[in-house]
Amino acid sequence: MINVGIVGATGYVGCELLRILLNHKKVNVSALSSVSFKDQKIASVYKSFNGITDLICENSDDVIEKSDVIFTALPHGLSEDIAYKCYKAGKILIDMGADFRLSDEEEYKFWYGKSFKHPELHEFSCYGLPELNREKIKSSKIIANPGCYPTSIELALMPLLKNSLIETNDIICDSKSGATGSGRSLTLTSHFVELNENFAPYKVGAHRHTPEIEEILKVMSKEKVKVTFTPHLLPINRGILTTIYCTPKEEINLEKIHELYSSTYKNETFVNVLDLSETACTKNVRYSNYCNISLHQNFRKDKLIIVSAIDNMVKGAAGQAVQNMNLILGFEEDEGLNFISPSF
Ligand SMILES: NC(=O)C1=CN([C@@H]2O[C@H](COP(=O)(O)OP(=O)(O)OC[C@H]3O[C@@H](n4cnc5c(N)ncnc54)[C@H](OP(=O)(O)O)[C@@H]3O)[C@@H](O)[C@H]2O)C=CC1
Ligand SMILES: CC(=O)N[C@@H](CCC(=O)OP(=O)(O)O)C(=O)O
Repeated sequence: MINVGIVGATGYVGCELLRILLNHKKVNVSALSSVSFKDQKIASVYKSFNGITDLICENSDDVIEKSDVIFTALPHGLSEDIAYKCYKAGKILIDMGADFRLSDEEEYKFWYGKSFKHPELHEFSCYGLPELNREKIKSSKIIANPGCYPTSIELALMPLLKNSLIETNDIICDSKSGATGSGRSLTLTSHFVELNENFAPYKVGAHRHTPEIEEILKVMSKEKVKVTFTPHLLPINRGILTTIYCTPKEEINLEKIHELYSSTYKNETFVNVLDLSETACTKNVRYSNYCNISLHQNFRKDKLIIVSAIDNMVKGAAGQAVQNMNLILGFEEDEGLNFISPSF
């Protein structure tokens, strides 16, 4: 049995990872860590684990020592030192934050205000989007799990960009997220009275997921890609819905585009290309690792409109991380991830 541990188990992503990993048949959750809740049972932090696990929050070094695979679910900038210790000990590190997502240190400094602490580790870390990097992930020891918004955008655009079918200088990505996306810490914007019955964009024109999205879209298209990305906060717990507007290089035949998406994703367990009569929505992917994609065009037939939906906590975070772990360990890719979204 492979031992796995979570550093930062008391946050929303850590908690969701624990929920998934406790149901995984081929791994044993060996240790969890927290600073604020050290020495306390995780079941006293999240009561849903009562009667299911007696695991106690330890420190991060305990997690590294007791685990073969370590997940870091920490604020940005705290995972590199842990990655270094894991690397030295020959262990696998899957980081849920942004520490290893950008390859360009100048971009990282600009958006995250920090330099790389261990630049040598960045040389061989791998961006963990299985549908793009499956083979590289299998042989990697440091995984940068993608951001939630980037996952919804990258999967929605991959078939078009890989086949050079759209203009790449002005792609508009309009995303909406549930409130778990901002983590467990209390903030004014996640306060019930501020969030409930409200809907608003934030960080308009300058969200730090923009460089991650542009870097990965460039890998897909092999040319510079410019996106205008605007996130919005929805008064729901889970889910991301992204609507993308792009300009085809040639006249569109939506049926042909649908065939392209269907063939690109035909062997992908976790990407569903919906029929042309359907529209993706958050409800049908909640609690699941699926990304649903629907394809549309405007009435003038000069714009393509792609809609994608994921659960930010699952395909946008913990589920994708477990998918990456499964690939590295040679398990079935969907092991422990066969959740069907509740219909109501
Ligand atoms: N929420 C989401 O939808 C997604 C989040 N992510 C990323 O995953 C990571 C975790 O996010 P999320 O769970 O939402 O965040 P939370 O704020 O809910 O949790 C943060 C975790 O980090 C720990 N922590 C905070 N400060 C420190 C510190 N100085 N030293 C050690 N541990 C610390 C907290 O533990 P404690 O206070 O108990 O010590 C807690 O376990 C972030 O990088 C986030 O950007 C990625 C994709 C989606
Ligand atoms: C609703 C909300 O606040 N969402 C978060 C994104 C959460 C996330 O994915 O964090 P990463 O940066 O690790 O990817 C935000 O906009 O910063």
